[in-house]
Amino acid sequence: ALRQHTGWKRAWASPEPKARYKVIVVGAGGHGLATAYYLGKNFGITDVAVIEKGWLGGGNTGRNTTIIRSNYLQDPSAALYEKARSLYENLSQDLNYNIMFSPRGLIMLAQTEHEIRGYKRTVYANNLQGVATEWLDPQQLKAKVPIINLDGPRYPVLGGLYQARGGTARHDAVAWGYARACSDMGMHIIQNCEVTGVETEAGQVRAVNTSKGRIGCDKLAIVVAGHSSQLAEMAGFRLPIESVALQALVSEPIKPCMDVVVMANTVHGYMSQSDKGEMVIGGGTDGFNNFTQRGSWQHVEETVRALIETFPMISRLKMLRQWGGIVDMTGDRSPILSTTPVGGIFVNCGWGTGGFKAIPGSGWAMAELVAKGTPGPLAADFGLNRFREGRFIDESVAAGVAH
Ligand SMILES: Cc1cc2nc3c(=O)[nH]c(=O)nc-3n(C[C@H](O)[C@H](O)[C@H](O)COP(=O)(O)OP(=O)(O)OC[C@H]3O[C@@H](n4cnc5c(N)ncnc54)[C@H](O)[C@@H]3O)c2cc1C
Ligand SMILES: CSCC(=O)[O-]
Repeated sequence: ALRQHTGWKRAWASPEPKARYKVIVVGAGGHGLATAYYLGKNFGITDVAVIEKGWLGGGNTGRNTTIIRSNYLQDPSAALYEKARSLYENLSQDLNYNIMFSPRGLIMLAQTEHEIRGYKRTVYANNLQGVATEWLDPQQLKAKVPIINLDGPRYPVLGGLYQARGGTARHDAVAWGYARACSDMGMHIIQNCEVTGVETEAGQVRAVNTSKGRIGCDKLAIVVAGHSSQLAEMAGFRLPIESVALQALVSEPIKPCMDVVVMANTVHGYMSQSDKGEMVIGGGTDGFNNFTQRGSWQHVEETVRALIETFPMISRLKMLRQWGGIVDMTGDRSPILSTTPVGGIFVNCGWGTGGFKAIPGSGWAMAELVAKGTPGPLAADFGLNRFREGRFIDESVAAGVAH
């Protein structure tokens, strides 16, 4: 009655699966949903199912600290992350869904002489790549972050790498916006449907087996982040990925005190303030492989201890909650957008601790790879074969805190 009276409709349909689709995307996180969206928008491919074992956005996409930036070092990275950041600028209009993109500015603190050299190098590289970043001296930095303590006894603030158009977005809304747009194109988003096996024949994908039965497909995109190794194993190949927990926490909400994002990579902590007033704090990954999605007490201590010298005000805050997500780490801290040893199977993973910022660019590039069967310029350098050929795209510095 409400729907008839108000014209109100569900944000996205929740159909039972058909017998087969042209393309199946496994994983309804941001990357999977964006891949489906740009398959429809850029290539007119809408006979697509996005299969999700839990609820859409319930993985890392709904668990991250929402930092968006493109201040990476290598040319292929800068191209991909800046494509993503530029798509974020108008994504609310594109999806007709307010994803609350907030280009509030992002600073990576230099707290050692090495970081001064490293970040200035990044600024020079970014300026050659068309990515707008700049170096701030301590006084310029203090003007943007009044609560910061520049004179910490162990790690004084010596300056910072600043990206004015870096910032944050509402992570749930990114997933919801893409999901609604996919559903409006007639795609099927099938939640609570776990992929339990992959059928191949003569080296070509044929179907996936799921908790809702067998579903046939011509092409299969594996986009499951921390679970990528398991899906690959179902299809008969391996990935150079390690899955570890990355944790974060938020404080009790307080009055506005910080309107930029600050990352302190030497001490392994980063912080921003959410629109609700919480201080959103993240740190390094667990030092061992695991698939937990919970927070652990020692990380709260390690991360807050790391930040407290630079932000003394957090010593008086209470923690509201903490959580974790399972991130998929590659050896060079760069993603994998690639064909695989099985015909018709493609993989998009390895975003590790920094894939939220890449979602629109990743979906754009992955849709081109799946539609054409070969990578376009954005994905060309991120194939699986780079590990065999030793063509690493080392972003261990740009990846941020201990990751
Ligand atoms: C605590 C934390 C903080 C972070 N902070 C940032 C940040 O500030 N900025 C940034 O850029 N990045 C950040 N990241 C990283 C970012 O969240 C991820 O890289 C990104 O969200 C990955 O998106 P995805 O769509 O690939 O994966 P996910 O969102 O995890 O989606 C994968 C989906 O696949 C589903 N799936 C898995 N196995 C199966 C199966 N067998 N069958 C069906 N479905 C399956 C899962 O349920 C999941 O929903 C952070 C991550 C964490 C955990
Ligand atoms: C989790 S670190 C956030 C980032 O990569 O900007």
